[in-house]
Amino acid sequence: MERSIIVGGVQDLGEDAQLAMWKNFIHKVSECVGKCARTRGLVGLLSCGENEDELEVPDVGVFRPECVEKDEVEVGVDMVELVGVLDVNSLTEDAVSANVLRRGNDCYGVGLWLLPSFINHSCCPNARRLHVGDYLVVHASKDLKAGEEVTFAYLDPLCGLSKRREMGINWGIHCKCKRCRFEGEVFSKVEIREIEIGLERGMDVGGVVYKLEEQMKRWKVRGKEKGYLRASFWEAYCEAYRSERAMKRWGRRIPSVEAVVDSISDVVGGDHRLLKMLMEEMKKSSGAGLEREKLFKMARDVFGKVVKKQAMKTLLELCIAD
Ligand SMILES: C[S@@+](CC[C@H](N)C(=O)[O-])C[C@H]1O[C@@H](n2cnc3c(N)ncnc32)[C@H](O)[C@@H]1O
Repeated sequence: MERSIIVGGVQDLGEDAQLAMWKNFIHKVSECVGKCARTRGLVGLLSCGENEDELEVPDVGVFRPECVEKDEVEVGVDMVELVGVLDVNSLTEDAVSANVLRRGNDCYGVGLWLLPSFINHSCCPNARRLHVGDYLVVHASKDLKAGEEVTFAYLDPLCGLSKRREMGINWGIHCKCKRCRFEGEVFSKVEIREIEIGLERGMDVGGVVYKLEEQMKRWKVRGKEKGYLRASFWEAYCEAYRSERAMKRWGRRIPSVEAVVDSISDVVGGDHRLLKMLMEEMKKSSGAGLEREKLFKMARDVFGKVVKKQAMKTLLELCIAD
C-alpha cells in the first residue's frame, strides 16, 4: 500500500482542509519568492494593509512578462512579512468559477495575482473576476469611463450597510464611498430601522418591499440612491419575487423584477444573483416581456464580454442551477 494521510476521529474537517491548502500555498509562494528575484521584487510592492499612503506607486511596466531581472540568487524570505502580504492580497475562486469545475462549496482554490492585488474595494464596484484554471480574468461589470478607478467588491454589495461594515472589519476597511455615506444617514432613521427590524422578525417580505418603496417615494429618493437602498434590501426583494403568496398579495403594488434589477445593476454592476432572477422571470413569462438582449448584456457584465457563446450558455445553466 502507498503512503497516505487519513483524517482521524469522527468529525469532518472542512476548516482543516482549507488550512492545509493555505499552508501549502504559503509554502509555494515563499519558494517562488526565495528563488526568483523578479517575483521577490513584485511581491515586495504589495501592501501588508498598513501605512498604505506611504507606499510607492509602481510603474505598470514592471508587471509585463518581458521585464525580467537576471540575478536569480536564492535568498531567505521574511515569512511574517510574506504572510501579511498574502493575507491582504490573496484571492479565492469565486463561486461561479468554482462551479464550472464542479467543485463543492467549501473548497475553493486560492492564489496571488500581482497586478489585480492593486484593485481596491468599492460597494459600487465596476469589475469582476473569473477564474479559469490558474488564470484570473478581470473584466468590467459595467461600462467604464476613461480615468475611472477599477474596483472589486470585497464585501457583498447586495447587503445592507451594517453587514458590509461588519465584513469590512476583516479587511481593515471602513468604506467611505458615496453609497456608504448616503446609507449612513438613511439607516439611522427610525423608518428604515423599523423596516430592518420587521425583516429580522420575519415580517412578510412583500410588505417589507412595499414599505421601503413607499418610504423612498415619501423621501423623494431617486436615481442611484434608490439603487443603493434596493441593493441593500435585495434579500427581501428576491424572496418576495420568488414567493407566489407574496406576489399575489403585493405584486401589483411593488415594482417589477426588471425595474429593480435595472436600478440595482446600475449601481453594483453585473451580479450572478441579479442575472439568475432575470432568468427566472424570463422563464415565468416564457420569454414574453423581458428582452433577451437585456439578459445577455447582464450575462456579459457577469462573465465578461470575451466568453464564447457555448461557454456563456454553460455558465448561464450553472447560474440558474446554483
Ligand atoms: C488588495 S489590497 C488593494 C490595494 C492596496 N490599496 C495597495 O495600495 O496595495 C487590499 C487593501 O487595500 C485597502 N483598501 C482596499 N479598498 C479599500 C477601501 N475601499 N477603503 C479603504 N481601504 C481599502 C485595505 O487596506 C486592504 O487591506
